[in-house]
Amino acid sequence: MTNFSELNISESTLRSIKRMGFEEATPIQEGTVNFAMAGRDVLGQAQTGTGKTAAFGIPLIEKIDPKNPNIQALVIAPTRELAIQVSEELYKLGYDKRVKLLSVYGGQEISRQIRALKNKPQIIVGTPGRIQDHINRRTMKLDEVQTLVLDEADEMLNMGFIDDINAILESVPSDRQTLLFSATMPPAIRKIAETFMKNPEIVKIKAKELTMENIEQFFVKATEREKFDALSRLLDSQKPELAIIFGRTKRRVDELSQALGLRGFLAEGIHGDLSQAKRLSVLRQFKESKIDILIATDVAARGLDISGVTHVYNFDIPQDPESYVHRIGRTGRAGKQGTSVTFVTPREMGYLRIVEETTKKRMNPLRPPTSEEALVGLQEDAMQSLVELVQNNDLGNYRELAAQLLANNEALDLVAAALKSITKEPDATPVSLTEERPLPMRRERSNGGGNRGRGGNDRNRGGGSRGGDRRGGNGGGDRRREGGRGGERRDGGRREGSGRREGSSSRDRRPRQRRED
Ligand SMILES: Nc1ncnc2c1ncn2[C@@H]1O[C@H](COP(=O)(O)OP(=O)(O)OP(=O)(O)O)[C@@H](O)[C@H]1O
Ligand SMILES: [Mg+2]
Repeated sequence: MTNFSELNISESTLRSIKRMGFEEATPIQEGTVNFAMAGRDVLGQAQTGTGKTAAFGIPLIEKIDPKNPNIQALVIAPTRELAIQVSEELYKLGYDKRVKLLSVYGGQEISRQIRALKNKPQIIVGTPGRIQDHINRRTMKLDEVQTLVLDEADEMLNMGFIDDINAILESVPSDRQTLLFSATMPPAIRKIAETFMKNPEIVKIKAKELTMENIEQFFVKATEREKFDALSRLLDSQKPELAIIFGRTKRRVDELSQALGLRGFLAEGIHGDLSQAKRLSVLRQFKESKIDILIATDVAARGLDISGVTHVYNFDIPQDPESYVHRIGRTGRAGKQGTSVTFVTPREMGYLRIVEETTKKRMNPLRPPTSEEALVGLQEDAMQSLVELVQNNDLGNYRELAAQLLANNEALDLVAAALKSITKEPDATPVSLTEERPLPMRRERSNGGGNRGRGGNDRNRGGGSRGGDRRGGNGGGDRRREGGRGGERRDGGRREGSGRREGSSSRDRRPRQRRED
């Protein structure tokens, strides 16, 4: 690791970086900042959560001429949430230099953005549809843009933004610099590089595996019908601090969040059909730990950096390996530990193998606890918390109350009753989910993915982290919402014509038409 001061960065940006608490540059930052500051086009690949935003953000800020009041840099991101997140990071990086920044995205009143544009921002971060809208209205002049960044470029293509991006590119000078960073390099990215970039410097941070080593990866083989109970028992036993659950379609996300609510979990979903206000409020609640499970589609969670996400569950295995990498990369960020669990139906095992071949990492089989085992685990938690309370020796007048109880009852019965009352018994409220069709049968590739003794006697039991991440307080730290959530509906109706990753059903995989304007 290199110190930022060795990277030719100005004093003001160094002060901003220091204020953000960054001590050393991550490898992708070290490898790209100087190229980008020298004006080269850069195509950077590094694992999820390794600081690619600052890798393009630092040179972007450095290149801004504080005396020039025009838009000098444009960052395009696939979703509103990501646009906001990136603009927040750029704001912090440009804080000492007092760089003026504006984010523009759909779902926000355009007149407000037009007024803000009159304040002469120097950097714009936005979603393709809304940027295009401003160009058409002539409210955004891009002819002095020197740097263009495409964040999560392949996702923008998957979402059908190619026309918007082409149109935006026609509005920025052709001699601009283009920066493109990603955790994966599918052919689509190479194509973008060929189309939009000039002789890019390609910086690839070498890693044995495509996914981060600090993410422990498991898979659970279960039929479509078994998946939900398995998930619910795993959540009980693994007790994630913050978890993201990925579903294949918007309907799936809606149904999962309702079903988890019925079982008493604090869970909410985000996807592209919800109103902007709802999406932002769900995300805020998740960041503030007011809800501890976020259910999302691929699109909704691309690039999101939420600290404290300990677990990622792929309730539906993603169709392509790149999605898998981006999904599980929501945990294990900035050096932290993470766990991922991917549910796979027997017919979809071929996809699992293809994911493993791409990531160069095997997932360990995991058997979710049975309901009896889950109960035993929860009882053990209850015992542990009683013992901890005794050890903390802070029982105050409860001792007197205990003496009163002991005068009339058997000690053994009293302790048993105390345990029973604080044990959070597994909730088996019946729920019904619309069955997703499994992905079309895919034959395993013969090399590498073949007979590797999967599912043998190396099974892990019951979710591993029991006892490890025990929450404080009594009752084993029950963070479920009391009484479940009942029939609360989320706003926003479902629309037709959604894109591949956020299709209304698993059959809808047209790679177009999802607009985020
Ligand atoms: N040099 C650094 N030192 C410490 N933390 C850093 C450093 N650079 C970035 N971070 C932090 O690491 C986290 C992940 O960074 P970022 O979101 O840029 O990752 P990414 O590589 O873009 O991931 P993804 O592929 O998922 O988009 C952020 O919270 C960021 O503030
Ligand atoms: Mg990123």
